[in-house]
Amino acid sequence: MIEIKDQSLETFFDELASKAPTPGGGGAAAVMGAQSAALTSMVCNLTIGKPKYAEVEADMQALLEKSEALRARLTGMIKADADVFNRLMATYGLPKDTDEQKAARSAAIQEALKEATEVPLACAEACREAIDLSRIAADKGNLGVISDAGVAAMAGYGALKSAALNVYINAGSLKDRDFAEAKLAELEALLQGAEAAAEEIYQIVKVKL
Ligand SMILES: Nc1nc(=O)c2c([nH]1)NC[C@@H]1CN(c3ccc(C(=O)N[C@@H](CCC(=O)O)C(=O)O)cc3)C=[N+]21
Repeated sequence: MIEIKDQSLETFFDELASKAPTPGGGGAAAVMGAQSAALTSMVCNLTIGKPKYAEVEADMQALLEKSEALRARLTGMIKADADVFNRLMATYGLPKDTDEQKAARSAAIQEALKEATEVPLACAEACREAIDLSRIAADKGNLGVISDAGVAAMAGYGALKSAALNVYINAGSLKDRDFAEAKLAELEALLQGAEAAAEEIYQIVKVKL
């Protein structure tokens, strides 16, 4: 089977729209985040090597390295999310005829829910980084493509909030409340200041247009 990341966009959207459990909102968040990182890379690639931007050359090189590593991380999360969510769906299908089976099924669901919480949380962390990287592109990038730095910020913010919703929905079903609360606290730290950062980057870009 072709990995999601290697499918055409049309196939991906068809499957996203379908009743199939994956790809779902978790994978869509990772795609949005990867787009953010890719757009930051694009601004770097269109700034590096231009005499007019020689002053920011080293900064753009360093940024490109980070945004490309981040893009790879987020691209990997598209499949990672499908994998954990498929595993979660499979646990709901486990037999529940006997008390023993019920206990085993519940334990398997809870274990899968933890993973289905951790993957979008890792995605949220990467998305927060994507927003922060887009700011450097907005500050220093080629003015001819500066709007793309703003799109990177908006995609990163949409991705972050989307990943957060996937954390919330799964954490809400966790019986291990200590685990859930710890993950939710990590998420809140990532969300802290993100909206203001995204809006600031939007304004940084807008005044340059
Ligand atoms: N890390 C993570 N990633 C997600 O993508 C994610 C998530 N967590 N948490 C919950 C939401 C919700 N979501 C669903 C998508 C499709 C069905 C779906 O198609 N259900 C079919 C069942 C299909 C089947 O059993 O094969 C149905 O109910 O009829 C259900 C749920 C994904 N989410």
